[in-house]
Amino acid sequence: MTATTHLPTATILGYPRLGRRRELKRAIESYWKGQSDEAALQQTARELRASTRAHLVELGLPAAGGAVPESFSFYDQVLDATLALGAVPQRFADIAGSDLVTYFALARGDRDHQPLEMTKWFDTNYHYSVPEIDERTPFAANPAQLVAQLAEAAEQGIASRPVIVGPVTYLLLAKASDEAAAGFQPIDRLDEVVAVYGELLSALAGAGAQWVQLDEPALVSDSLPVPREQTLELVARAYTALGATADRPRILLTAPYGDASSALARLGALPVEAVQADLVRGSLPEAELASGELAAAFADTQLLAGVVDGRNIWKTDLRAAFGALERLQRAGIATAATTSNSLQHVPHDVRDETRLDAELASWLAFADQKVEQVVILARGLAEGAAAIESELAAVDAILAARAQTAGVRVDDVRTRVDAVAGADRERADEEERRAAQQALDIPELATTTIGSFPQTAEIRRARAAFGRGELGQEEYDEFLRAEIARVIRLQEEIGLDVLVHGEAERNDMVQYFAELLDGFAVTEHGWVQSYGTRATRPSILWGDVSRPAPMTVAWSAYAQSLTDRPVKGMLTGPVTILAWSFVRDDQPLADTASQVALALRDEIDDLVDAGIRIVQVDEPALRELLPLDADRQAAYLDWSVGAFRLATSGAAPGVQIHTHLCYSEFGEIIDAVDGLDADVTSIEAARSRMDVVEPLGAHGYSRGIGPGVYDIHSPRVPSVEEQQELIRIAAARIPGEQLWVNPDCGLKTRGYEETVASLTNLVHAARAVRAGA
Ligand code: MET
Ligand SMILES: [Zn+2]
Repeated sequence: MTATTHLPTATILGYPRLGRRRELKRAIESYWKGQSDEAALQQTARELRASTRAHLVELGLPAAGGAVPESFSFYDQVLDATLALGAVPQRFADIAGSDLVTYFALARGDRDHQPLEMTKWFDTNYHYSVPEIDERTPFAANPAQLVAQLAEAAEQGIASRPVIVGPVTYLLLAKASDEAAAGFQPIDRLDEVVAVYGELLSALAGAGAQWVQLDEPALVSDSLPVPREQTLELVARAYTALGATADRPRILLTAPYGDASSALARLGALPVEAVQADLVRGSLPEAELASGELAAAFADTQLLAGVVDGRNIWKTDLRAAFGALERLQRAGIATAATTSNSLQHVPHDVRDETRLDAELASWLAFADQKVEQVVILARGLAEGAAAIESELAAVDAILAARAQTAGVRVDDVRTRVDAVAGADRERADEEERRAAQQALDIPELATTTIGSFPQTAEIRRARAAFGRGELGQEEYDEFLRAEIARVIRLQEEIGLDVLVHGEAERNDMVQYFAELLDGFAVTEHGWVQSYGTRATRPSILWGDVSRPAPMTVAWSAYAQSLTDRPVKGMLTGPVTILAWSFVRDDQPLADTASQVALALRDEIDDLVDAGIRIVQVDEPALRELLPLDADRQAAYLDWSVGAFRLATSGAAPGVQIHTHLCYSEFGEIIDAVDGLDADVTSIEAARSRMDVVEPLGAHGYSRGIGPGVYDIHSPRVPSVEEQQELIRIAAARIPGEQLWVNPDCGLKTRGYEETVASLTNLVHAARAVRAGA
């Protein structure tokens, strides 16, 4: 191995995987349904990989030298690593069939097996399959898929670079299996796992790989089972061992998704040939750069600068990005231009968007445009700044024009945000609110749902027909009113106490609002993988946000007109709207959040004027945006909680404000949950058997709380006894007058049959506990 052979100066860490038109999604789902066989699916996958590689080369990545990453996945990159390590949990040992059959069984479960758990990948909206490890988990290198892809690439004349989640990150993201002894931690098995990585590397070298990429985002996170300094020690240990592998490709060690600056000099000194640093979320270690310490550490190692943002869809300020590259070059460090992280979190190509405003489109860079930006920077590295001056100037001009465009800064919106005072984020005190809300006449252990009812095929058909113009506005509205009336009647029959209108009018809980607020745009093809074959189409928040007209009032008021029981008005909170959109990068998130909050505040006013007495503001993404970096967490919690309070604090004491949290562990941010100051908080809990109740009880939480007693993630109908048991667990820690009874989350993905049965049981369970059972 010669340390002087560098990676080409342009590369990316990964590329979207479902295909430009989600071809892979369709092929996999048809295979799942038994409409095609494995051979057909493998063929589609091969074609997609081949066209992706060819496309990346067309966009300017060199075909030689390992610049093109092999970032394909049938479902998830962590699951890929599980298969490559042969780390299939014992409970799946009885599965017969090909690797792919096992792979999908782990991902999705089958009749006899619960799938691996899924959880969010760092601070993104992507979910990975959590490895289950114990003392007996077998490890054995299974390089077949990696080697096959390398060979496919070689046949195309492309020397590609296999990508694998690194050993430390893999184990730190794993959980101990149910069979593990108390106290066992997956990371205890690091040395054995590293040995298997060594075998994978040897196999790749044997198959002709020049480079391999090992991703270690664990390096930037303070939210893992071990403190960050210890993660760095583990990485040092693992890569010292891997570096000594006799026959191996050159190693690119990446630290995406955050700030690895304090670890960088240490990483440079490891026996790897290249290290990538995320310079969008992170920075260069200034002192070490100035002192020459960084250059010394990187004397034999290339430092890839992740200057093009892989988390967002804005064109990168190329001049600033090139500045960072030049500084490294001047310091005598071999560098290359790359992305902050894999481009799997952005859509394919702005050129596919035919309906976007042309000016807005000119500001954007999806994956393909990001590759082009990387290629420009690489040319600057090779040929000098003058060679790319016209490209830098073009981006300067676009950014300058963007800043001046009408709608980017709206005076009225800014004046209003500037005038926000502390008092605007304060409701009346709890006592006063509790007294005023007596009028709502809500029983102890009140039953309710989270908002959405099943989105039936009929609803989706009507929405699509309306979208195509085949169904007129009048008819569509009539359809939705009938749907609302049906859902209200159903809830009364089931005996729920606090009702919802069912959200049939919403395509998505964020996009619905994005389409009605000024400052947002929506895309046609901007799909981003959320997990497996599932993708979402985040909206683009590009300008100052305001609300031209009420957004939900007509539906909620209609629902309330049909019943004497309270109907909850239903809004998506400011943090979640930001988290699930692509948000402008030209001002702090906190400022954008205030704008969204004020729009929601007006909506709440209008709902209350229309006779709504309870408003729920959902914040399922509150935990998701929590920075990986502990130093940044307090500031985040401050502005995110502040935005929620700004949205809700205009409500009079008699208006009951609810919020809803799900998808994450909230136990560790109970102070922030408390800080939201909602009168009632529903929170996902059934799947974890009420884990959150313990920290809530310990915290001395004083307002209403509804830990979910019905897991809506599966079609299984929980019995009365089962839900009763969960209510009792909660009641042991939380006083009955504070306790609400509700499912874990909305019911939109469920069918009606199971929904009615489950909610009927839920109501019976609540009544039984009320009656002292
Ligand atoms: C992901 S949280 C979902 C909340 C929304 N109100 C619903 O019921 O679907
Ligand atoms: Zn939810």
